[in-house]
Amino acid sequence: MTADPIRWLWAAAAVVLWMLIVAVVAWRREQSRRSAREQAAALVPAGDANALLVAFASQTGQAEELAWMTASSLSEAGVPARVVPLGDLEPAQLRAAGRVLIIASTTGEGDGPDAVSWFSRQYMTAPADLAGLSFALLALGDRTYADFCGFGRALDSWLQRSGATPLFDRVEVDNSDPGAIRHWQHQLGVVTGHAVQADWTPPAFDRWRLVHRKHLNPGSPGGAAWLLAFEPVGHTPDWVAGDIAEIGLPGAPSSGSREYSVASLPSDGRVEFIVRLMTRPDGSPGLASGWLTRDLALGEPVDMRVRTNRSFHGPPPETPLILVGNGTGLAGLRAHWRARAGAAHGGAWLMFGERTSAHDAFLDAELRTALASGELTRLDRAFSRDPGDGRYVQKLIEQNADELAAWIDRGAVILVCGSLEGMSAGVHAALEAALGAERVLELSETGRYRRDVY
Ligand SMILES: Cc1cc2nc3c(=O)[nH]c(=O)nc-3n(C[C@H](O)[C@H](O)[C@H](O)COP(=O)(O)O)c2cc1C
Repeated sequence: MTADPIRWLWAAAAVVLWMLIVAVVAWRREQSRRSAREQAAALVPAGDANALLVAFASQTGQAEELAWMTASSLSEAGVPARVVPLGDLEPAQLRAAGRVLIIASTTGEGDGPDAVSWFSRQYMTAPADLAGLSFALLALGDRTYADFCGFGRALDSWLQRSGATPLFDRVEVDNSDPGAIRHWQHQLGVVTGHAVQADWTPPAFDRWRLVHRKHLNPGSPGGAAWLLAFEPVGHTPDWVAGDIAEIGLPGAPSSGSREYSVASLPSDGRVEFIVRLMTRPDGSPGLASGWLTRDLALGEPVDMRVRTNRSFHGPPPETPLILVGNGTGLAGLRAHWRARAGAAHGGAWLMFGERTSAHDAFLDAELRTALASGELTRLDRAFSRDPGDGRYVQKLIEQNADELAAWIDRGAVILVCGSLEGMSAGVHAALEAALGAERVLELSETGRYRRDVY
């Protein structure tokens, strides 16, 4: 035999092997999709119109897979859900559902998947009537494309222009980023009131140890809030203001993790965040907050990682920055003003709300120092339970509407951090009153109004 037939044989074998690998990968993917589908189908009575609607728009199957995973973990958490292709729905059906979770990918050059092309052309060219609909949106994309999450963003804008209200800010997933997907699970847990525990993408944790814990509000009428600091053990992590710490709960890996906004910078050499001790209806402490604020001893190791949270990163220092928050939300804002220390910057205005000035002026000395040094250029605080004050943080926006509009005209970016219930809707309404709903929508679309609310 000459060398040529042997080479041909090798080549043919390689092609067969490659085809086998492709077939196995496709088969395994279909299997996992099918098992998620079967799992959900087993949990959701077919056609249950009261079940929470999960709609997807998918080109190559990832959005669909995540829709089934979303539905099955909601069902496991006691919230029945049904999965429907977005392209099979009409606006009237969306409105009738009252609440919808949408998982949508982008394909082509910022386009929607083929299965929604009719939906886009038929309905999305003008606002529909979606008043009363609340929605959550998980947008899949890839930052290597020029129009990142183009379809998800267009869908978000159309839903809001049609009068629908977001349950929380759009979660954007860059190239299947597990951190962003876990953030989606976390937010679902917040809005449904049921922890969405199923571990779709377990994080790879690093080792840290608790080095400091300070009670921020002794005597407060509200729950005790603590500032915690952790030092890395044997690694040098990097992050930027706006990023999130995920901390593994003690016990088996299945016990889950919690997310906290990082309040410090890598130059501090430690991750700091603020935790409020939660109390369950029977008076016992919350699982994670009880452990972090009471049981975890100084020096003890924990599993933690810092993950990027692009949707809450800040603008360059020359851009004026308006920071708005309440309670433990101060943590998510703190790294942003501290990142401006020692630099000439475009201004940083903090508006913060809590209960009483006597007990809840979180980090009071530090805020005064930041103001004196120019890290912060303006500080306004509202204390809702102080006699003679009684304001929530959104009142500060209302009372300073003209100045706020002037900052926005100078190109300011607004970052809001704190509670989803109450604060975030109140701040949103106050911004709309001060700037106009269209302007607020435009700020949100152009990344100049960002929220990290929980
Ligand atoms: C041909 C093609 C074009 C894409 N175009 C974009 C794009 O313009 N913007 C973007 O953010 N992602 C783009 N993506 C990335 C997809 O949105 C991403 O891979 C997503 O996870 C796919 O989800 P799906 O399987 O549900 O369609 C593109 C992917 C492919 C294969």
